[in-house]
Amino acid sequence: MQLHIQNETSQLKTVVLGVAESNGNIPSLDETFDAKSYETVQKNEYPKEDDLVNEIKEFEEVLKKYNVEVLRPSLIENCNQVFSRDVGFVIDDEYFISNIIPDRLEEVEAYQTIRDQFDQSKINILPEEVYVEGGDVIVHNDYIFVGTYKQADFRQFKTARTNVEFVDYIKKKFPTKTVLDFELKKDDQNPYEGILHLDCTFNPVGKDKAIIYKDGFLFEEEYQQLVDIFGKDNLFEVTKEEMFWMNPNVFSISPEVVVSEKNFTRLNAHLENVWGIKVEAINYQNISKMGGLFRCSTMPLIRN
Ligand SMILES: NC(=[NH2+])NCCC[C@H](N)C(=O)O
Repeated sequence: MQLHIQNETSQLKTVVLGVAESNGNIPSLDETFDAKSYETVQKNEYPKEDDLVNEIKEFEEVLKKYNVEVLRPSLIENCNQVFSRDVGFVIDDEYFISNIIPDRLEEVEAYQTIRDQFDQSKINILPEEVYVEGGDVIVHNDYIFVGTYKQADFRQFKTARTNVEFVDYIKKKFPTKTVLDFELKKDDQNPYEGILHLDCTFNPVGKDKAIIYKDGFLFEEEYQQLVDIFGKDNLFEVTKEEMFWMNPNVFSISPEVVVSEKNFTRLNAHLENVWGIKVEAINYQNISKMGGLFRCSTMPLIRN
């Protein structure tokens, strides 16, 4: 298989979609590792496996309607495998196996049969001091955007997943691309205050547009860089409440088609009526209770 990803929106050909079967027991508060799941467990609202399975099935049906080839990781018993995005990622024709949070390490082996289909010389294993998850890596043609956290208390946050060592690593790997890194606010318990991954606060759509939550960025100057690149009119700014429901985390099948949540009324109306992008709106609210949404549950391998 010839991998090919140069941005977030070009016509999708092949994607890995997460699985919700055998999702494991409801975690205890201590066992959660993102703020959204923490809140879900605390409120006793952890989603039922059947609901998760049905939501992912709805997503799969939309992908198939657009003739996308959908691959699945192999099933590990009692393991949450919904969020494919973070386990590995493609930039151009190279695949990177993430150095993911230890709590999710088990998930990596479930992609072996998929990795076996790649040109093995294109698989990159990262040095052990480099931490990264795919949710923090957004490819935008000549740019690579990276979500990170560089403060001294990095190790105190389970929601700090991508370190400055990755930023340096990826700059060396792609010397002709412009790598921009963005520090994100971290909070392991309050989903209104902390941002798990860059794709929870920013996500390109169409050819030159993006959805963004300004207050997710630790430094306003870094948010401003994105405003300068995209232009104010090409950004849809979401509110804190919309960020909480994960509005930025939609998924593009092409520059013309976005998969979004039925309840994202303001966003969906803007995408369709102002930007002329077709919205495939489905139910995905149960998935959001575990800290991710559409983008997080996919790992695109080939876009035209
Ligand atoms: N790309 C993403 N935002 N992924 C969301 C992953 C959520 C998962 N509960 C975790 O903490 O790892």
